[in-house]
Amino acid sequence: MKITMIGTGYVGLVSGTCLAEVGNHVLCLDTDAGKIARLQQGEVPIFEPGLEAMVRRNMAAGRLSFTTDVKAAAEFATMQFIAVGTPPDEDGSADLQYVLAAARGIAQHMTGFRVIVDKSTVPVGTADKVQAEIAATLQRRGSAHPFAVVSNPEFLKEGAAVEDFMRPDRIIVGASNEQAIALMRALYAPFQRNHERLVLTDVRSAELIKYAANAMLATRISFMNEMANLAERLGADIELVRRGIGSDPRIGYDFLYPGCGYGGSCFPKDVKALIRTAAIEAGIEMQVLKAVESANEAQKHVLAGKVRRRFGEDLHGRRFALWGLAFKPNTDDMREAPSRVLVADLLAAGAEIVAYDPVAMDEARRVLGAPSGLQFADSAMQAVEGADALLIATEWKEFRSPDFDTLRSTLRHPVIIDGRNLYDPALVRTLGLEYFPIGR
Ligand SMILES: NC(=O)c1ccc[n+]([C@@H]2O[C@H](COP(=O)([O-])OP(=O)(O)OC[C@H]3O[C@@H](n4cnc5c(N)ncnc54)[C@H](O)[C@@H]3O)[C@@H](O)[C@H]2O)c1
Ligand SMILES: O=c1ccn([C@@H]2O[C@H](COP(=O)(O)OP(=O)(O)O[C@H]3O[C@H](CO)[C@@H](O)[C@H](O)[C@H]3O)[C@@H](O)[C@H]2O)c(=O)[nH]1
Repeated sequence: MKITMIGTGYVGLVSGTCLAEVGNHVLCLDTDAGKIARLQQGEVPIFEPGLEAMVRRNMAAGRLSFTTDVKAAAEFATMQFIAVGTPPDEDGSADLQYVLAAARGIAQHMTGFRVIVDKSTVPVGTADKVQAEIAATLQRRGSAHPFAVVSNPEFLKEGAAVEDFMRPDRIIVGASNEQAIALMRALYAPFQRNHERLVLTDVRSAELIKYAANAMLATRISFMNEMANLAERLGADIELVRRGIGSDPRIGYDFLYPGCGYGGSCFPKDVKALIRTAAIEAGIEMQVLKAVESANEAQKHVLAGKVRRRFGEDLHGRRFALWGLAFKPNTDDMREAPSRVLVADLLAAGAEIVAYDPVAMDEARRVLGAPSGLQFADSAMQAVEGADALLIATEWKEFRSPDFDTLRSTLRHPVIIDGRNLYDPALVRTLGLEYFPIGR
């Protein structure tokens, strides 16, 4: 099949490339000319395991190409996917300007029947807005091409995006038009050979499924973070509590890891947007989600609190090594990363920070700028040299088994403050280090 993918960010580029991988011909459109120029050279602007090789392979096979030409993209295919950003508006609701601009672009140039598939995360009712935008644009053009709008939210995780897209748990398709449903079934057939994974719903339910999934996952994390803070005060060990409750299949082990707060481009913005949609569209106060959000805001300050308890309120003259800047491992994404709050807290208290991240340092320099007091190291051990203590904000694999003897002898104080619970407290303490994890 032929597919146009509008937006070449994490979702658009991964989805477009994976759809090309199974034999489709995919044209990716983006308004960012610099990004498209790099992609046309086979250069992938984001760090995502396995993606660059797949992009190059499919470009070489002639199945994947990139353009900034809206007309060419609208003419290219019946299936028009929208995968542009839906960042928070000033009031926290999802900003739909990019989605509606993409819809307008399709409508201005479409030459026949089109299925407009929304892959961006959008509030309930957005498909109706897309429908209205296209109808109005067609009317201005004086043309009457038929079209259908489908909701097909995406559930991939950054750092595992290719794997998630190629092996989805479920494929949500919200649609009512029979021709569109048949095309969606055909398109996703290669991703569900042994199991039926396509869940067909009405459009509004599909739109809400995406927010409900992210809100549920964010709730689990805030719940565990709160439980961890309690365990710490009561002398219990949250890791044992986690295993103890995870063994109940109704709870399960996944996504129960306490830490220094959830970040990324999705949970913070989607929880906020759902709270806003509920209030504005339905007059409902989402009390649980409001608590999830405020618990997470507080959790992002937990590491700085531990630093202050150990080293005092005034951190002038102190230097801290920080391992991990990205909001999670295997990505260079710094959006809403807990490390940003930690860096701001420590710099405000007068400390110096020497940070190291295996892949996110360029992105960190871009988003953090060069505030005085923040430096970057070339390696994890270099960051530790001359530091008063080691702080950990991201659970990269390379941080999991450090040489604790070297750490103890290099740090000015043998202190590790760990926001991701990477180590066995008994072992680390036996080796002569003070260890402050989350909830144990
Ligand atoms: N990042 C994730 O892990 C993830 C996962 C599932 C769903 N989502 C959702 O998918 C959507 C996209 O997220 P993302 O992380 O890929 O965003 P992103 O910011 O990485 O990429 C969006 C891209 O769209 C482009 N764009 C904006 N307006 C355009 C237009 N009119 N025409 C063509 N291109 C345009 C931008 O230049 C950018 O390259 C969001 O709604 C997000 O919530 C994201
Ligand atoms: O047990 C856990 C699991 C995750 N996190 C944190 O939660 C955040 C989000 O992690 P993750 O969900 O792995 O990454 P995302 O790429 O943001 O993916 C989420 O957001 C995407 C965008 O909507 C969805 O598609 C995915 O299904 C959903 O998992 C990160 O800061 C993690 O450190 C925890 O603190 N504890």
